[in-house]
Amino acid sequence: MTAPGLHIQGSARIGDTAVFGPLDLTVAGGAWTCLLGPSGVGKTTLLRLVAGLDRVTSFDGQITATDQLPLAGRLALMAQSDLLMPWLDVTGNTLLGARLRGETPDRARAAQVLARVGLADHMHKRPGQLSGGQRQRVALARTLMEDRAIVLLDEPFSALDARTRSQMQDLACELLSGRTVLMVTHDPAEAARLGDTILIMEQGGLSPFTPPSGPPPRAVDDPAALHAQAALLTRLRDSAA
Ligand SMILES: Nc1ncnc2c1ncn2[C@@H]1O[C@H](COP(=O)(O)OP(=O)(O)OP(=O)(O)O)[C@@H](O)[C@H]1O
Repeated sequence: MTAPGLHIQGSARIGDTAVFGPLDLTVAGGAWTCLLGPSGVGKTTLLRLVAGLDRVTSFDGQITATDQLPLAGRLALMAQSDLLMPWLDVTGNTLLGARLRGETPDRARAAQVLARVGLADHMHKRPGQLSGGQRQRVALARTLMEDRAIVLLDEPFSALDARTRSQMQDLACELLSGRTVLMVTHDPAEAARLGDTILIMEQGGLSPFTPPSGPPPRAVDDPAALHAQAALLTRLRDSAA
């Protein structure tokens, strides 16, 4: 199965205020697209619009899959906040999607995924008993459990320590292989490791940044990725000047 890509074309407003102007974005199927840009430029809004979850923003345009089939049921969104249910334990939160859809929860797979994100010893804890980084890994596990062709990730590794972050990047690459991933990140190193495509979103629109050669995930000490990381940070600093 090759996951479909996305085509997003249009502009967004909240009331009379533009969130982002006309943009035209094609997200390649079966690959990672990393989206960076300054705070408030509309990255989260874009992901929420693609997921069909934004009830505040008016979107004038079209969001379609490249195979022309409906997006509904083929998307998973990992939001910027973990959105964990405080009354459910880690396993319950990981299985929330299946539960809401009335499906039989796959507890064995949840246990496997939770082990892969390093939470095997925390499966019966409630969110209030977890650190911020542990909570974020529960949200990651819940997203991975959804097993969708198109995965939207909004700063999915932002709360993790450097070591865990690199491990989770590797894991997400492995488990989402062949999926279409659109990830918002503020971390140039992350984009340089993971992006097949790297885009910078600014008030003026989207601009491409050439990713390092070689397939993701690139090694943390990959010279091309380190060079791209530095060039990307420089580009972001220059654009904010
Ligand atoms: N519910 C809302 N009501 C009014 N304005 C909103 C609402 N949600 C977001 N905005 C505004 O929309 C704009 C885009 O917000 P968004 O969260 O998409 O930005 P972002 O690029 O993801 O920022 P960050 O990198 O800080 O997460 C911001 O100016 C924000 O203030």
